[in-house]
Amino acid sequence: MKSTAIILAAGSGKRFSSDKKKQFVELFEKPLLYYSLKAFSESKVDEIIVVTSKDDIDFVREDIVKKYEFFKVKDIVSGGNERYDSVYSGLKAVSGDICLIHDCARAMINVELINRCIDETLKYRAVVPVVAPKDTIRLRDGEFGGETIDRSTLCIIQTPQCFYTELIKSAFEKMYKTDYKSLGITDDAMVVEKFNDTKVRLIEGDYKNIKVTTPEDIVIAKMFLDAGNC
Ligand SMILES: Nc1ccn([C@@H]2O[C@H](COP(=O)(O)OP(=O)(O)OP(=O)(O)O)[C@@H](O)[C@H]2O)c(=O)n1
Ligand SMILES: C[C@](O)(CO)[C@H](O)COP(=O)(O)O
Repeated sequence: MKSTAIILAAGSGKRFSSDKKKQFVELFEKPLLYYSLKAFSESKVDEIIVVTSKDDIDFVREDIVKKYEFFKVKDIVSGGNERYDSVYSGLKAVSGDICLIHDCARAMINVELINRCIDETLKYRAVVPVVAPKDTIRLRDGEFGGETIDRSTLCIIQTPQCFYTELIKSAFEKMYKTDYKSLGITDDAMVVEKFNDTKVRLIEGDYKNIKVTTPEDIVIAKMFLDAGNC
């Protein structure tokens, strides 16, 4: 079974609000995107597709992929306005039987989790890594707190999200034939559930696999990367 990873790096990083795009911000003199490419290159994934903004394709090719010799990268394609548009753009370039979709913002991804995602996808066809929330969580109603939710019923969703390619491709094709913009799609599991009526298997994720989203996350990312156990 051939596997293809789509690494998403076409976001605008609004919540990160830095001069440099979040995916290219440097940690230990290497861009954030480098770390996901390194982990996937060292995993059993067969090939990698990078999705980035049209204007950044040359930079990614010359200054990251060629410079660091990420030979598994088969294509660099341009993304879209929303995360799901970027995923769809990447899916068109996928040739593997299994497809892993990963946010490059999750730079602390490790090889063990990537390989386990592939193994579990062979069994369950659709897999996402999750961790349990550590805080008390409430619904809110404007400025007032509503009900506190039983956190044992909740989980925090990570990437890579992994699927049989035919499953995720056909789900996205169906989605684009609907009024998808009103659906509030924030991840790929939602797409296969809604448009292929598939149950997604939840597997154990990794608390270190955080999504660098706001500026303070970069401090945490540096600590994990420095500790060298990602
Ligand atoms: N149109 C988009 C939006 C997001 N992403 C990617 O999807 C991942 C998860 O998105 P997030 O962390 O929310 O990044 P941004 O969309 O860049 O951040 P923000 O929402 O704060 O603008 C990131 O690796 C980002 O580069 C993408 O490829 N294309
Ligand atoms: C896909 C995701 O990483 C799951 O937690 C997340 O939803 C992506 O971030 P966004 O802020 O929703 O774009």
